[in-house]
Amino acid sequence: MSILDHLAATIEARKGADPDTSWTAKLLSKGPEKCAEKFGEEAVEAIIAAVKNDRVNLTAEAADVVYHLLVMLAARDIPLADVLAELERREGTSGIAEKAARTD
Ligand SMILES: N=c1c2ncn([C@@H]3O[C@H](COP(=O)(O)OP(=O)(O)OP(=O)(O)O)[C@@H](O)[C@H]3O)c2ncn1[C@@H]1O[C@H](COP(=O)(O)O)[C@@H](O)[C@H]1O
Repeated sequence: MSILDHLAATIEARKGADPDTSWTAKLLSKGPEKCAEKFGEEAVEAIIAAVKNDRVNLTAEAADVVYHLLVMLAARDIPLADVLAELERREGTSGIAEKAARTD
């Protein structure tokens, strides 16, 4: 099992856990909107680190972003497998070619 699969399974298992002992349970208990807000905050912190070219902080903030992305997905019952399947579907299609093929 990859670390991403393992983390997603841990997050799923935290649904209904004690918010006093689990950060994940605490966040999930506040609802999907709060989880989304937290993901946004962590993304901004990663952006700031990237703009500053602060490599150590960017690595740590990127890990925060990935964790909080998984919490946000769990809050809306979107399985990680669905996201990975979407990435697989896109594999090999350049963003340039995909944009050029759009009709809207
Ligand atoms: N990967 C993480 C993880 N990454 C970040 N965080 C927590 O997310 C919280 C972020 O909160 P804050 O925004 O207050 O923290 P911050 O951004 O560092 O603080 P500021 O800069 O805003 O002051 C911190 O408490 C971090 O410890 C995480 N908490 C848990 N996990 C994983 O989830 C598992 C289950 O954790 P629990 O649910 O707590 O048991 C753990 O074993 C880990 O594998």
